[in-house]
Order: sequence, then structure tokens, then C-alpha cells
Amino acid sequence: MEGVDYLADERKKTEFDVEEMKIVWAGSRHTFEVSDRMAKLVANDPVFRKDDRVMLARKDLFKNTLRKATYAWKRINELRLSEEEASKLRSFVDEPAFTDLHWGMFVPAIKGQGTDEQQKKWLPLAYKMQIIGCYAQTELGHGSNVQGLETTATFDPQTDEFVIHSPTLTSSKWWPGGLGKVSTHGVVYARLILDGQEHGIHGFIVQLRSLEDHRPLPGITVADIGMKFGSGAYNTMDNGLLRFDHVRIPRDQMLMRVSQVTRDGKIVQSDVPRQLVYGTMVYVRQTIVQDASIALSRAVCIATRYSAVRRQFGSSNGGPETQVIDYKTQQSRLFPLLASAYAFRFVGEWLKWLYTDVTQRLQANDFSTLPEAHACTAGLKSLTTSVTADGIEESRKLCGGHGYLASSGLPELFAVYVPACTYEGDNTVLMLQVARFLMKTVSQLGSGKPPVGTISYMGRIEQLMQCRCAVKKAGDWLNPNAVLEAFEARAARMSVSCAQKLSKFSNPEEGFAELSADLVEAAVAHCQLIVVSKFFEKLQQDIPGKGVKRQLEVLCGVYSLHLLHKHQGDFLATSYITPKQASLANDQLRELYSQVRPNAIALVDAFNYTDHYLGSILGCYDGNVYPKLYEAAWRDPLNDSVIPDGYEQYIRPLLKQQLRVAKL
Ligand SMILES: CCCCCCCCCC/C=C\CCCC(=O)SCCNC(=O)CCNC(=O)[C@H](O)C(C)(C)COP(=O)(O)OP(=O)(O)OC[C@H]1O[C@@H](n2cnc3c(N)ncnc32)[C@H](O)[C@@H]1OP(=O)(O)O
Ligand SMILES: Cc1cc2nc3c(=O)[nH]c(=O)nc-3n(C[C@H](O)[C@H](O)[C@H](O)COP(=O)(O)OP(=O)(O)OC[C@H]3O[C@@H](n4cnc5c(N)ncnc54)[C@H](O)[C@@H]3O)c2cc1C
Repeated sequence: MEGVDYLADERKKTEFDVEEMKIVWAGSRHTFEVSDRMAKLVANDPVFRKDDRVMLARKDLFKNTLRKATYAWKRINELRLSEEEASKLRSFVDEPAFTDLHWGMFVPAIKGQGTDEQQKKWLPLAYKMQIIGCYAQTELGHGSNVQGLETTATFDPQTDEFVIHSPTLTSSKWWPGGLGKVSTHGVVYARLILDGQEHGIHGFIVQLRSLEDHRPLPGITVADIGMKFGSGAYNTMDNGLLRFDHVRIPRDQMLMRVSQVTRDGKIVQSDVPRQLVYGTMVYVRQTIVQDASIALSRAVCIATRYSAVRRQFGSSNGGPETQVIDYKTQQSRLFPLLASAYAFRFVGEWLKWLYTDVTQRLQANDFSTLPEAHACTAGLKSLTTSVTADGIEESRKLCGGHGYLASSGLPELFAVYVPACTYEGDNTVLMLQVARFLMKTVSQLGSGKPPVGTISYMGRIEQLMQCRCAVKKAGDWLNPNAVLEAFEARAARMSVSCAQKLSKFSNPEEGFAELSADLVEAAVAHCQLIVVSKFFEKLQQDIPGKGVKRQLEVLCGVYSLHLLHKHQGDFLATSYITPKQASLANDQLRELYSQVRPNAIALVDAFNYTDHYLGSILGCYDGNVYPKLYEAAWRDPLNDSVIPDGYEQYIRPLLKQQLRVAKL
């Protein structure tokens, strides 16, 4: 059976050039080649084996992660990998570790919020991993409300130092990844106090552990916060707690790009906005959007391949049963997720561009696009992680009973992914930020300042409030202008409706709180519009390869029309479409599913995932699922012996007791 491709017939049905689609998915030929090389490097190295992860107890699991992370760093240096290659390699190791926070947050925080001198001092140490850092913001009592953090940093002019202190139990830092057992340093967020006066939240570089023996420095209490959801999963990470008892650090360890504290204890604001203290979160939210397409595509790849292998019902005259992927219900659950994975890939690509653009502008003291960048990163992080977490769970259900096995890879993928809905900003809290941005935009309409970027459609508000959908037959829904106008009109009308209701409240904050559920819906509509419009923009690019663009057009149709179908209440309630037009959209959607069907396997092959990275028997490339499931069952430690441990102690006496009862 070895070497047989059970999905070969499926692959023969493909109507497009898969190799070219791989380049589109990766973003460029260069990125594809780097990813492919790094994925294979990891897959072929036994040190990076991960199939035993869910069986390991916490201490073994954690030590194993330390071993892998250290080995990865050794390979990165031996092979002299570039930053891009190293980051790819780490992502294919596919195990949350302290290095994620070191490279993903500690280094960016210093880069974004440190002065040139601070960067010169700290970054070389961090780049060589001579210090290991974490991002210590959240506390036991406050996460979302950053202004509510309680840790204090009080300037002592006598010694030219800050005194970092945890005044209450709820001020204990709680959650930072890498903090519990590994980090030697942290960027710690605390309330700045100068001469008895508070000056808001700022970041400070604080050494936590000795570089000699790794013991916590005097005044520091640090530990892991304990087991988290699922087996394996995020338990490879040492999320930590941290308390300070009047810990002293030199004045120059406050990150001073946004505000400086002078030798005599005065605060000087530079001309950059104070929101730049939140800059690391903007950066990470943008990377999380890119990661969403990866997590979702992994789940979809598993569910699609397995749906083509799995057969149930429909056999006549002893012929084969129906592949479950041929059931329209399966398609209507699976194909929108496949289309969403592609949609998130493209919006992630665009968001990376937006982030680079805003960073360059900030360097030139142009802060005008910062509010939009904040709204886009917050909103898209919220939208894509929510859909991805739900999509992984739906993929598990699409695999029936076998999806519940750890060897399907889906339970661990869900457990490791789902906190993305919470970390880096709770998804509801972030959508409320988008809503604030929308309400501000609506209130400024007509002020002479035309809305730009993702909000420019609001500049056509009068037209969008009045227009009616022109669709007459199902095929009209393939017209990008028809779809875009529908999403724009829905988003604009929902925002305006909220703004009108808000204007009736004498206290705007009270109104905002009262209407917050409606506001979140308006923000979701706006974010979905962004994703749809970026998909259409992608289709405007030159996309080579036989049939590739055509497939992407089909997926774009699936993405937008499934949203239109799912949220038809919004489109109907805002009176843009009629019930008949909603029904035509659904007819067109069904037709598009038929076009996806023959290409489904090739569309997931284009993700170019190795079997190692997928970590799923159900999703393996050759589709040889059943023998692999059978063999994996025998590898479970419970099957090491025929008679289980505990038989003598529990089962035997129980059976004997039943026997005695039966005899009576
Ligand atoms: C290549 C390598 C890739 C590796 C990737 C690494 C990824 C690693 C992943 C690892 C996994 C997990 C890591 C998780 C880490 C964390 O979770 S860190 C902690 C994150 N915490 C949060 O996100 C907290 C969420 N809360 C907030 O962001 C804010 O407090 C909130 C947005 C809710 C604002 O609260 P308010 O009190 O209302 O706001 P103010 O502070 O008063 O500010 C109001 C004005 O500021 C604007 N604003 C807010 N945030 C930002 C921002 N980030 N950027 C720009 N502007 C911002 C806001 O719009 C207001 O503006 P206005 O006054 O209206 O004009
Ligand atoms: C796995 C993981 C890793 C993490 N890593 C880090 C890290 O490295 N560093 C770090 O500093 N932090 C980290 N965090 C913490 C994380 O950033 C916070 O948990 C997150 O920001 C949410 O804050 P919270 O826990 O205070 O939630 P809460 O704000 O308490 O949320 C509880 C509920 O209240 C709702 N809610 C809160 N405020 C509002 C509001 N204004 N309006 C309406 N509803 C509201 C929320 O929607 C939610 O339903 C991590 C968390 C997790 C789970």
C-alpha cells in the first residue's frame, strides 16, 4: 500500500495550475521557496517530531519545548539563516514557545518604543539571545483596560532610578508568555509617577532573573500560572505571574521614544502621539491576521482531504458509496471556510502593506493614518480570529467521529488557536474600537474632511443610503460592482443607524454602552467589507498560471455570497436587497460550490503543507487514512499492555463483586 496516492483521482480533476497557485498563496516565488525549504528542513529532522506531544505530562512537555527551541536556535546559527528563514523555521516547528514572545513582542517593543540609544544597547543582546524577553502588560485584575493597570513606576530623583512595585494582589502581572520560567528580562508596563503625580502607562525594561544562575532577582516573585485548555496545545508555553517589591531600575530603562523623563524628574512629551505606547499591539495584531489564514487553511486542508476519502451511504448495485464531499451540506459548510482561508491570506498581505506604510509615515512624523491602522488591525484581528477558531471547530465536525481523535490534529489545533480570540485584545473589545472609529467618521461627514482609505466609501454616504440592488438574475451576483455596492451599502447604513440612535442620548458614553451590541454588528459589517474589497483588489492583479485567476474568482464569489447569505438579515433590514435578490444570491452560491468541487483537493494542495506540519492522519497527502488510524491506535501508551494497569486493583474486585451478587 506504501506510495499509493488515494487522492490521485481527485487530483486528476484539477482545472488549474497548482504550482502557480502555490506562488499566489505564498505571496511571491521567493517566499514560496523559503517556506518550502524551511518546512522540509523541519519535517525531515527527527528532533522536531511532535506526534507524541499530547501524551506528555506538563513538565516533560515544557522541557521538550525548551529542547526544540534551543535546537532550532542552534540550526539557525549553524545554517546562517536570514531573519526571514529563521522566522519561517520557527513557525514550522509549530510549538508555542518563549521565543514567540521574545522575537514577536519583546524585540518589537524595544524597536518601536525605544530611543536610538536604547535600541543600540538592548537589541544586540536580544538578537544574540544573550537576554530573553517577554511582554509583561496584563495583570490579574486588568487586561483589556490598559489604563487600569496598577503596577507603579515611581521616579526617585535621589538615585536617578524608577522603583517598580506591585501595590495589590490584582496588580500582579498575569499571563505574559515566556515569563513563568524562561525570560531574563521583560518590557513591563506600569503607571508612571513623578513627584506624586500620575502620567499614564509606559513601558520599562526590567531584568527579572540572574544571568548567572537564572534565580529571580531580589524583590521579584515569578512563577508559571498553571495548566491551560487542552492537552499539549498552549501548555508548551510558560505563561507567568510576576510581582515586584520595590525593584529599582536605572532611569534610562524606561522606553523613551514617546515620552522622556529628565534627570530632574520632569516629563517631556515628544511629538509622537501617546498611543504609540500601544504600537507593539498594532504590530502583533497585524501578524495575527496573517497567521489566521494559516491556521484556518490547515484545518480546511485536513477536512477537505478527509471529506474526499470518507464515504457514507448512496451505494447502489455494490458500487462505491458517496464521498461525503459530494453532499451539498458538506460543501456549504466546508467551501466557505476554504474561501475564507484565501480571503484572509489576501487581506493579511494587504494589512502587512498598510502596517509598513504607517510605520514609514510615523518615521517621517506623519501620524495621519494611525487611527485607521489601529481600526484595521484591531477589527481584522477580531474578525479573522473569530472565524478561524469557529472554522477549526467546524472542520472537526466535518470529519465526523474521527475528527475528535487527537491524531486528526484538529483538537490540538483548536486548543492552541482559540486563545487568539482573547490575547492581543479581546475580540469584542477590539470591535468596539472599530465602532468608535466608525462613529467618529460618521460624525465628521460633511465637515470638509473627506474620509480616506478603507473608510472612503463613507464619502459617498448619500448615494449609499439611497441606492437599491440592481440584481435581476442569479448570475448578476458575479458582478464585483454589485457585490461591493451591497457590502458598502450595508456597512454604511448600519453605521448611520447606530449614529442616529446615539445622537438621541444626552451622554454619548452612556449611549455607546447601551448600543454596544449594535455597534459591534456595524463594525463586523465594515470589516467584512474590507476583506471582500481586498479580495476583489487581488483579482485585479496580474495572476499568471492556467486557470488560477478563474479559481480565485470562484472563491471570491463563494466568500462574498456566503457572507451575504449568512447575514441576509442585515442586507434585508437595511433595505438594500429584496428577499428575491437574497434568494438569487443563494442560488448563485450553490452553483459556485459545484465549480469548487473538482478543484477542492488541488486548492488545499496549493497550501503546500508537509504531513509533518499538518500533523493529521485525516489530512495526510496520500489520503491513506484507515491503515494509519489503525496503526496509531496501537501506538497509544494504553495499548502497551493487554491488561491495563489498575486491573487487579479496580476491575477484578468489581467483577468478583458482581459475580457474588449474581450467585446470590
Ligand atoms: C514575524 C514573527 C511573528 C511572530 C508573531 C508573534 C505573535 C506572538 C503571538 C503570541 C501569542 C500571544 C501573545 C499575546 C500577547 C498579549 O496578549 S499582550 C496584551 C495585549 N493586550 C491588549 O490587547 C489589551 C487590549 N486593550 C487595548 O488595546 C486598549 O486599552 C483599548 C484599545 C481597549 C483602549 O482602551 P481605552 O481606555 O478606551 O483607550 P485609551 O487608552 O484611553 O486610548 C484611546 C485612544 O487611543 C486610540 N488607540 C487605542 N489603542 C490604540 C493603538 N493600539 N494604536 C493607536 N491608537 C490606539 C483609540 O482609538 C482612542 O483614540 P481617540 O481618542 O478616539 O482618537
Ligand atoms: C494564551 C494567552 C496568552 C497571553 N499572553 C500575554 C502576554 O504575553 N502578555 C500580556 O501582557 N498579556 C497576555 N495575555 C493576556 C491577554 O492579552 C488578555 O487576556 C486579553 O487582553 C483580554 O483581557 P482580559 O483577560 O482582561 O479580559 P476581560 O477584559 O476581563 O474580558 C472578560 C469579558 O468582558 C468583556 N469586556 C471587557 N471589557 C469590555 C467592554 N469595555 N465592553 C464590553 N465588553 C467588555 C470581554 O468581551 C470578555 O467577554 C495572554 C492571554 C492568553 C489567553
